Amino acid sequence: MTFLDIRFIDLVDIVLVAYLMFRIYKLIKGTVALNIMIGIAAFGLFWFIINIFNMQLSTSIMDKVVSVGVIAFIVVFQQEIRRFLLLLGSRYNVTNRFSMDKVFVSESKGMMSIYNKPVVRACVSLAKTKTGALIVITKNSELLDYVQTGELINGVISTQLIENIFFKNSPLHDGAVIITGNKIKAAGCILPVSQNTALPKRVGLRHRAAMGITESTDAHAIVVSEETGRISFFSKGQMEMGVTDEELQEFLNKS
Ligand SMILES: Nc1ncnc2c1ncn2[C@@H]1O[C@H](COP(=O)(O)OP(=O)(O)OP(=O)(O)O)[C@@H](O)[C@H]1O
Repeated sequence: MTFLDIRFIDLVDIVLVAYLMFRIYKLIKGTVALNIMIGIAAFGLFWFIINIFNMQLSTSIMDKVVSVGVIAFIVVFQQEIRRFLLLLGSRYNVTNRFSMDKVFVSESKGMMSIYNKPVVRACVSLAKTKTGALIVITKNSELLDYVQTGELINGVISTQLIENIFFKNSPLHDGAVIITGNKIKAAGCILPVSQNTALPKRVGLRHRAAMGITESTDAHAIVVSEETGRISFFSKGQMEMGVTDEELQEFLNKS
């Protein structure tokens, strides 16, 4: 094969690698993993240079380090690899794609749109009284791992039920409510907390937990701040802070 003999499959290969690198960059952007990645790139560059100049002592040391590099890589990026696989799994969840729910229930993905209004109404009411709330709306993955961390409810969505759960004296007000289809599956659930360093320092654990679940799964999340009464919407690891009820309704309709 000559130098410029590029086959169609090579182009596909290049596009695939570029896409994979872009997804990895999006996944680690704003986290310490990005800095570690830059460190590894610097290390690789150093290794390349000492190889070019055939510096034998340095090369032999670096070769030994690189030989255990894959294990070190897995250890260092354990969380990111887990997140990546989890995201991949929940995006392409075969069980859900062929779920019998699709046959019997008209809309099995995410929250049923007729339930957007009761959720919005609950958020607005909680915001007025500055009652903190964290609501997760599942999409393809039902997040059973996280449902299990809370108290099972399995109740049909209603404004009153959501308000009661987050009422300050309620035993379930701490943690997150998880919604799937037309049901509030569980309350008091513990979510993964985002390590995103790009988030403002004043952002607390409730917002970080909402960010964390939308970074690692395809779910959406809503936070009502206890401090400010502001409503925020989270999707794909992005935060829309201080949304109005109309905007929230729109986000939910689109999702
Ligand atoms: N990992 C988690 N999973 C689910 N809920 C969590 C988690 N961590 C904290 N929370 C919830 O967030 C509450 C603490 O919120 P905190 O004040 O730290 O966050 P905040 O983002 O500043 O929100 P607020 O603006 O409402 O004060 C806890 O009482 C708990 O209900």
